[in-house]
Amino acid sequence: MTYDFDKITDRQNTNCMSTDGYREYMFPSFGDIQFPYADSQFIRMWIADMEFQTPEAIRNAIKDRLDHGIFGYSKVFDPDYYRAMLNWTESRYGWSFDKTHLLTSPGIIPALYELVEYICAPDEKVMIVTPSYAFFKHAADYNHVELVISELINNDGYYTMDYDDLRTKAADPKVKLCIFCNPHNPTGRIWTESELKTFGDICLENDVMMISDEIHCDLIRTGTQHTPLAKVFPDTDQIITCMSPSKTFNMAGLMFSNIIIPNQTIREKWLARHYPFDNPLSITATQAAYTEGAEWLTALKAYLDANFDFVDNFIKTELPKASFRIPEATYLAWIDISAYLPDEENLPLFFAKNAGVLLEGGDMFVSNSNGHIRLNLACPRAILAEGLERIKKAMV
Ligand SMILES: Cc1ncc(COP(=O)(O)O)c(C/N=C2\CONC2=O)c1O
Repeated sequence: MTYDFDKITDRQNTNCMSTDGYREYMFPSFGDIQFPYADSQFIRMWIADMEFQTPEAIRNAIKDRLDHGIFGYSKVFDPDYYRAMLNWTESRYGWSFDKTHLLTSPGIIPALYELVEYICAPDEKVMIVTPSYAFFKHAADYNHVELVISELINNDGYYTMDYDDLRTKAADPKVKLCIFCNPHNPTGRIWTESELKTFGDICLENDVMMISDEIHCDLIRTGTQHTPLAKVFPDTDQIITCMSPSKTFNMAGLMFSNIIIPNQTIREKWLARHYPFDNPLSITATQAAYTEGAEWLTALKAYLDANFDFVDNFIKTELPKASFRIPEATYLAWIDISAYLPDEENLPLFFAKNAGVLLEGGDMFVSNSNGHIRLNLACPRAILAEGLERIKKAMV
C-alpha cells in the first residue's frame, strides 16, 4: 500500500496548538504579539506533532467504535489490548513486561507530574540531562522539588552522557529520581546498550529510581534499533517505562499513553491516586495502532529519512557555517546556527518575526542549548523546503 506524505492538510480551526497555541507557549510574555505574517502564513516547525494524517486503519477503528454510539466510563479491560502492545514491544524491541505492571495515563507529561510526587519527598531532588524537553523540568518545578542538571557532552553534534558528572550528582542522597529520555529529544540520540548499562548502573548504585521516557522510540532512522532501558536491567523494579502511540501515529490529541511500573509501592500509589478511566476512542485507536500501524510506520520512516537527507544537503550547500548531524531518532533536526546569529537572545522570536517560521530553540531546552534551533521535519517536503529557504534568507 502507498501513503501520501506530501498531502497538505489544513489544520486551521481545529483547536490545534500548532496553528493557534504558539503565542501562549513560545511567547507567553508578549501577550497577543502580532508578526508580519498572518497565522496561516507561518511555516510551523515548533511543537512535536505531525502534519500527516493518522493512518487510515486507525481512523477506521475509531469510526467503528464511534458508530457503536455509547461512550460511557471506560478503561482497558480487553486482554487483546495488552497482547497488541506486548506484540509491538516484543517484535520491535525484544522486550516484554508483566501485564499487571501496565497502567495508562492521558499523557506521558501528566504521568511525570504524578510520578515525581509519588517518588520524591519535598526535600528530595530530580536529575535530568540537558538539553532537555522542558516538561522534565516543569514536572520537578510543579512538585516543588529541586532539579539537578547534568549537561550532555556535545562532540560536534554527537551528544554523550558525562558519566563522571552523573556519578557525582547521583551520589547526592537527596537525588531520588532521574527522568531519562530514551531516545533523546532534542539531540536525537539512540542510547546504545552500553551507554544505557553505564547510566543505569550509576543510578542503581546510588538508589536513584529511573523513569525512561521512550515516547520517540518508534520514530528512529531506518536500520537503527531502539533498546528499552528496562531491557538492559531485567532484574530491577527501579525503572518505569513510558511509551505511547501518540508521537508515532500523530495521535497526541487522543491523550493516551502506556506507563509500565514494576515497583509495587509506586504502582500502588498510582492506583490509589490516578483517575482510572480512559477515553474509549483513544483505547481503540491505540490498540489499532499497535496491531495495524506497522506498514504505515515503515513508509513514514522512509519519508522522514528523506526529509533529513534534504535538510542535510541544504545545510551543507546553503548554510555551511551551521552544524547539523542527521539524528538517529525523532523527527526533530537539532541545528547549531550560532555562527550566523551569535548574539541573538531569542531565536524563536527572531525567526517568527524575520522568517515567518515557528521553531523552538535557544533556552527552551533548560540548558546546554544556546545557539541551537530545533526543526520539526514531520511535514510534507514542500513545506520543509519553504521553511528552510525562509530560515536561510533571514540569516544570510
Ligand atoms: C520526551 C517527551 N516526553 C513526553 C512528551 C509529551 O508526551 P504526552 O504528554 O503528549 O504523552 C514529549 C512531546 N514532545 C513535544 C511536544 O511538543 N514539543 C515537544 O518536544 C516528548 O518529547
